[in-house]
Amino acid sequence: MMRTVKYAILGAGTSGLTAMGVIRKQTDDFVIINGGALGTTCARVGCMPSKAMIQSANLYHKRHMLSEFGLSGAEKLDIDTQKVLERVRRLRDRFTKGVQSGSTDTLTEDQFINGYAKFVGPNTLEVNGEVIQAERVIIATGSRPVVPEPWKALGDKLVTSDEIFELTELPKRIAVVGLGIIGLELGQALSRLGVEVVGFEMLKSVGGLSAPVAIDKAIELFSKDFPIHLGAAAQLENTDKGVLVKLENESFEVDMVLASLGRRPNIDLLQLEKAGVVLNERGMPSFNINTMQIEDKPLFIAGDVNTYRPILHEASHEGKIAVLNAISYPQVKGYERKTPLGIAFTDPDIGFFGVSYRDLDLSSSKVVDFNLERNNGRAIVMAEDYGVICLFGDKETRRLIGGEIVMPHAEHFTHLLAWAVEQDMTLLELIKMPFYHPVLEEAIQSALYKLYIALYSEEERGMEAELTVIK
Ligand SMILES: Cc1cc2nc3c(=O)[nH]c(=O)nc-3n(C[C@H](O)[C@H](O)[C@H](O)COP(=O)(O)OP(=O)(O)OC[C@H]3O[C@@H](n4cnc5c(N)ncnc54)[C@H](O)[C@@H]3O)c2cc1C
Ligand SMILES: NC(=O)c1ccc[n+]([C@@H]2O[C@H](COP(=O)([O-])OP(=O)(O)OC[C@H]3O[C@@H](n4cnc5c(N)ncnc54)[C@H](O)[C@@H]3O)[C@@H](O)[C@H]2O)c1
Repeated sequence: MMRTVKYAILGAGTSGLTAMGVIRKQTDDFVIINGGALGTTCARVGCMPSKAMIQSANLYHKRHMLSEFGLSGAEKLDIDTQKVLERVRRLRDRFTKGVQSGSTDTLTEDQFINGYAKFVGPNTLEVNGEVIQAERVIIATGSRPVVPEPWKALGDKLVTSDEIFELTELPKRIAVVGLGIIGLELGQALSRLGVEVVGFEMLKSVGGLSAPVAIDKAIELFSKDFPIHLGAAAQLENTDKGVLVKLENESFEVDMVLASLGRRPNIDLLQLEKAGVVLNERGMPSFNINTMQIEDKPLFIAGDVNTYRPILHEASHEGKIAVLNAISYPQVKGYERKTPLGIAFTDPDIGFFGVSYRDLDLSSSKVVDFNLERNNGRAIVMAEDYGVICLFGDKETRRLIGGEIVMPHAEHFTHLLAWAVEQDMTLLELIKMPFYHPVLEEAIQSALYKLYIALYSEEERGMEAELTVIK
């Protein structure tokens, strides 16, 4: 028996649910198909449990600075990591229930199918043996952690972000292999929760940073939490006692490995070629980042599965673009993308906005950096005067175009700066903004001022230029 629907959404994660929320206001003629657990990657095994773990870890870590403030007794503070992990799961359950109760829980049996969908022909899907003919399909199947095949033999001595929040007890020693955002966030949190952590990253950078000054500062600061080995891919060997992590000339014995090597899109099992789609050598279809449309087909691809910007607010934004175009198909509109914005919830935070250093055209841009050490009154008072702000400006337009920041509370400043880029603000406009005293924003002000000096000639600057005359 074949079912026919107008819309099929593959994946009930952030992107798919965003799309479904729009479709169901218009019609009942849709189906959403989700393989695996419900509740979204973000709430279940991603953003939210990781932030809950980080919160406990950082609170406990603060004990090391209390004596600086005249507070004694911190050495008596203890941590019950089992309770920490219970709280992580309690919050996770709360968030996933919240997601489900407003979405998949409210669907009829016809509208929701639990299973992994694949294409068996153009506009034709198969799930759990059922064939569904769908006029328009939104692919929002997310991504999964990369685990090299041989590493799977390590069994429960190897975890990814999918399993780590399920642990009821933390290991004594853990190797974190891959120090992108996940490895850095979780490696630091585990270390602060009392686990002996050793980190490995095959690049000469961490946390996805590309500005040399920011990379150096990040390595300097994060190495205070745990040893970091850069520049070589780690190899693993199963032993009776645990796992041996091997570099060329060194090896490290640990009880467990956190594989944070990146995520691969859940596209390989979809058999997209059967829908008539041409796949490139990486198995990816060609799609338009402003319409989310695959080729000129009634197929739209949104969220982590397209690998373009694998973060939550972009998954949601792409879900909106995809659904509007799925509805209006064959007419589709191109929608503006947001200014890039990324944050790693480490201590200090890492923030990215606008163009990254690796994509910067150095011949048409100016790059400045501002070091936080002893340079911002409020940061000194808070004993948080560490980090660096790297800003990039366009020589011709004198606009702020991007930056990479490593500093406490950068999650907030990165937003402000991303908004300034989104508004096409020039450095002159930016330095005219009000800045309170004493606040950490004054460090941003200092960095902006440096970029202003770099972009404007001496004749163009001066007190009068920095004020606005009433017309
Ligand atoms: C540890 C971690 C921390 C993170 N922290 C942050 C953060 O702090 N901030 C941030 O912005 N982002 C963060 N992210 C990224 C964020 O979680 C993702 O960008 C976002 O969840 C992607 O949403 P999505 O809808 O694309 O995919 P998902 O939410 O993964 O949804 C995809 C769904 O499709 C299902 N599926 C897969 N294949 C099929 C199929 N064939 N048929 C049907 N269904 C299928 C999957 O099982 C899943 O349920 C984090 C990710 C991780 C792993
Ligand atoms: N705060 C946030 O917004 C947040 C937090 C976590 C995850 N995420 C999202 O999840 C995505 C995936 O994160 P991720 O950290 O897993 O991926 P990633 O691609 O950012 O980092 C993986 C790192 O592993 C390294 N690596 C790969 N193989 C290795 C090996 N054998 N030995 C040593 N190093 C190796 C890579 O060089 C890379 O730096 C991110 O791109 C991000 O979009 C976001």
